[in-house]
Amino acid sequence: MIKLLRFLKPFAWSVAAVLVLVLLQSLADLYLPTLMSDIVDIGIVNGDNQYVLRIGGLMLLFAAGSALCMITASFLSSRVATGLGRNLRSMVFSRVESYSLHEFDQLGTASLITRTTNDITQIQQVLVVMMRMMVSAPMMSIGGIIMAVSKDAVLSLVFVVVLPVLAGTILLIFRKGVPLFKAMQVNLDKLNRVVREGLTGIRVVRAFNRLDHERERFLAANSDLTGTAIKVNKLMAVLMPVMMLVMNLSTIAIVWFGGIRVDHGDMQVGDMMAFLQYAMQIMFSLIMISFMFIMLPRAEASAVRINEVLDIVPEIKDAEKVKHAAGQRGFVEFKNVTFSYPGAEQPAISNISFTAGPGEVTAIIGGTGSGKSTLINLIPRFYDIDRGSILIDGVDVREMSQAGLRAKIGLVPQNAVLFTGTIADNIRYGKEDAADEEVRRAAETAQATEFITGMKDGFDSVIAQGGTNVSGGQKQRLAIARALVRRPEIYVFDDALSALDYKTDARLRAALRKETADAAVLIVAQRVSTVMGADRIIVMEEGKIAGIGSHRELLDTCEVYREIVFSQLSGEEIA
Ligand SMILES: Nc1ncnc2c1ncn2[C@@H]1O[C@H](COP(=O)(O)OP(=O)(O)OP(=O)(O)O)[C@@H](O)[C@H]1O
Repeated sequence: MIKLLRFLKPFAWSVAAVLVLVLLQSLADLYLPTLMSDIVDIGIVNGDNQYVLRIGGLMLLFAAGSALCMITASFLSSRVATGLGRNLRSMVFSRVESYSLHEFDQLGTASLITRTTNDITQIQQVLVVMMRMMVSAPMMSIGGIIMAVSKDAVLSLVFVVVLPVLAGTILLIFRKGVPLFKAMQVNLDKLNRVVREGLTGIRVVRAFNRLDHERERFLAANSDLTGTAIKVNKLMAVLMPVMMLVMNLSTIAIVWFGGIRVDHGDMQVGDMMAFLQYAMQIMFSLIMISFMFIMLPRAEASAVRINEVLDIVPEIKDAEKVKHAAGQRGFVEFKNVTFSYPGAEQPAISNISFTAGPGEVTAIIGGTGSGKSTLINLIPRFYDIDRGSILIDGVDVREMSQAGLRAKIGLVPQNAVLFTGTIADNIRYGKEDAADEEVRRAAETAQATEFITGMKDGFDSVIAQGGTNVSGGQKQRLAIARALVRRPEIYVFDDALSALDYKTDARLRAALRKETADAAVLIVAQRVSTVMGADRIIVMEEGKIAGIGSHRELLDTCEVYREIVFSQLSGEEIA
């Protein structure tokens, strides 16, 4: 939590103002009982109405001042906390954006969402209370004790019994509460994960009649969270009555012993009344401290989770001195590249070497899990390789800026992801300032115009969240148009034509040839018909290159390729 407070720097003046205002409010509140005791002991006892009115007026003035300080402090503290929440959210968001895919997997999407929303709200809430209590609670309790002792030192002995009881209760609750609050955040993460999976996978859940299973998973996660929340609330339920009991018993003790002292003439009635008020102020501030202790562990648990996100230093960073490719365009070279996923025993790909140039189509084919997507994902530097080097236009990708590198690439991922917005918005995602004509041309090449114009609002038709209102093949074509519109140097299609029928696939590849005359095209595919016409085909097997060459060459030299071809094509098609 302390670590997060460094982000309060931009609000230093407001925080200082809150602390000063709370200090003034506490001083005014501490002075009020003394004024009241003066009214009783001097004004009422001597029948001096003038004095009662004068001091009464003074009391009103102090009370009004105290209220004004409180309102302003509340306003400022809320503004600071909300501002800090806003800043933290954007810091967490931009840090997560800079994560490599490995770091993303490390924390998980559900947890990252809870951390960005719920955890930061916890911090926000506790900050509002903390800013006001930090000064007022110690001030009121210590100041209250001093004032009470100054009224009657002997009667203050009551505190020797009361305060340790209160402090003990608070400590006990603190020790029991901390683990529970931590558990609650973890339970919340789990619940979010289950809800997210259940909702995003709703089609699969229904198709496999797994609604009951999902419901059970949800109920289990929900009751875990409820169970912990009930335990926490039980603890809180004990706290309040115990505090009230101690307070009421103290009031009885003060009135009892104070009455005896007044009877013996050792104390004045007004002083006893003031003493009683000070005792209340002390105990109330202790209750406030205990509330702070209750909120702190919860905020602490949240702070740890937020710091975890902020402390992860992305593995993939730009080099201090970035290099720019001079003169070349559309060259990709893999030199003895070996890469293993973090924690994996075997490399996902090893010793991969090939070169692709502008105007050439390089196809990558191979069995599932043979490393095709892994190879492709290394080009935009989603992961850093273990050995070897990947050169784009003659420069190692690790020496380029990530933004510069990715600006050269038009990626169409395996699962086409669309964003909420219109079709035109989604295509423009590839190039923000693309003119209408460019958008239309990209859609034309991607063979998407027909279905787009068939829609009610054409290019302005709205894509639902997650692209659920378009078919798989339409989604893929929009993802292709998005890559085409930026006219990159390197096109990377990761199994991106799989949802298209043979005819559309062929038409699209023919249209692509014209558009990509000065760019390198890398296509991962499962279908031989998609790769046959490529200038170069790379055959992958268990992370290694089993063969490389044209369709004809590979038919003669590569057994793995022959197997794939014979499993898919008839004799005539092969020739
Ligand atoms: N994020 C990841 N973390 C750990 N291992 C991974 C990860 N992604 C893939 N792998 C592993 O790396 C190997 C290669 O996977 P890859 O996705 O590159 O295969 P692929 O040839 O593209 O398969 P497919 O055709 O089924 O998409 C597989 O053994 C897979 O289990």
